[in-house]
Amino acid sequence: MLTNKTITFLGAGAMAEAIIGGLIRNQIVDPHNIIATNLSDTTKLEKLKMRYNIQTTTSRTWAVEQAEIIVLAMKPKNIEEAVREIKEKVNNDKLIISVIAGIPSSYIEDLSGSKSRVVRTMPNTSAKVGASATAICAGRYSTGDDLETVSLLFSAVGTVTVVPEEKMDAVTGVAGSGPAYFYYLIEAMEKAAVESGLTSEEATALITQTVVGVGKRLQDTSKSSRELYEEVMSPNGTTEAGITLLSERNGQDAMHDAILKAIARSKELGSVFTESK
Ligand SMILES: NC(=O)C1=CN([C@@H]2O[C@H](COP(=O)(O)OP(=O)(O)OC[C@H]3O[C@@H](n4cnc5c(N)ncnc54)[C@H](O)[C@@H]3O)[C@@H](O)[C@H]2O)C=CC1
Ligand SMILES: O=C(O)[C@@H]1CCC=N1
Repeated sequence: MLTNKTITFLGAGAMAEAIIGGLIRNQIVDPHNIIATNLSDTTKLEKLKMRYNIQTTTSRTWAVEQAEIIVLAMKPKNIEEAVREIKEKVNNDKLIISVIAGIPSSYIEDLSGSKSRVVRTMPNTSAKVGASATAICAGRYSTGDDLETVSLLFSAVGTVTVVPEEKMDAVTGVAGSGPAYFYYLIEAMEKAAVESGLTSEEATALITQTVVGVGKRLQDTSKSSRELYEEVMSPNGTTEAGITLLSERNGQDAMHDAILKAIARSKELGSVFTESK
C-alpha cells in the first residue's frame, strides 16, 4: 500500500466513487482506511460499503476526526455548509484535497483558522476507468510532500499534471468538463447512425472503437489535430462533405465558445468565495 493514512471522503457521489475505486484497484490504500460519508443518502453509502469494503458513516464530524487526509467531494453549492460543520475538527495536521470545481484553495485554507494544507484538484469521470486527466495545484500552506502524496493518489486513476492555481478554471472547462463534450458529440453520431440503418448496437460498437482509436492515435503521434483530420479527408470525399457542413454551421466556433463558457462558469463559481473574503 502506498499509504496507511486514513482518507475520508466528504461526499460520496460519482467523483468520490471513481477515485475510491481506483485507489483500491491499484492497492494504493487499504479499503479499511477509507471512510465515505455524505449528506443523507444512506443507500449510496451501503452500496459503497458492499462494493469496496470501505468504512461508511453518517457522522461527518466523526469521519473528519478519524482522517489524516480529507477529500472534499461535494457540489460547490454545499461547500459553505460543509465547511461550517467540520471547521472545529480540522487542523493543520490534516491534508485537505478538494475536487470541487471553481472553489479557490484560499477559501478552504481559512477553514480551520490554522492555515490548512490544501491541494486543489480537477479530475474527470474517466477516473472510473483509470483514465482521468487530472490537474492538481498547491495551496499556500501545502508542502512538496503533500503535492507528491496527492499526485500519487490521483495517479491511481489516470494522469496527473501539476499547474499553478490560476490555470485551474481553464483545466476545469477543458478537461474536467471535457468528457461531456465528447459524449454529446457521440450522441449525435449514434442518432445519425441509427437513422441511416445501423442498429443501436452496431452504432455503439463502431463509434466506441472510433473514439478509442482517436485517443490512441493522439497519444502516438506528433501531428496536429488539423493534420490528423485533413489526413481523413479525401478530396471531394465523404469527410470533406461532413466537415464543410460543420464549418458552414460554425461547428468549431460553437465548441470553442462552449469551452470558454465552461471556464467562465468555473470562475463564477469561485468568485462568490473570493469576494466574500
Ligand atoms: N462529475 C464530474 O464530472 C466532476 C465533478 N467534479 C467535482 O466533484 C464534486 C462532486 O461531484 P459529483 O461527484 O459529480 O457530485 P454528486 O452529486 O454525485 O455527489 C456529491 C455528494 O456530496 C454529498 N454532500 C453534499 N454536502 C455534503 C456535506 N456537507 N458533507 C458531506 N457530503 C456532502 C452528497 O450527499 C453527495 O453524496 C463537485 O464539486 C464537482 O465540481 C470534479 C471533476 C469532475
Ligand atoms: O459540471 C461541473 O460543474 C463539474 C466540474 C467538472 C465536471 N463536472
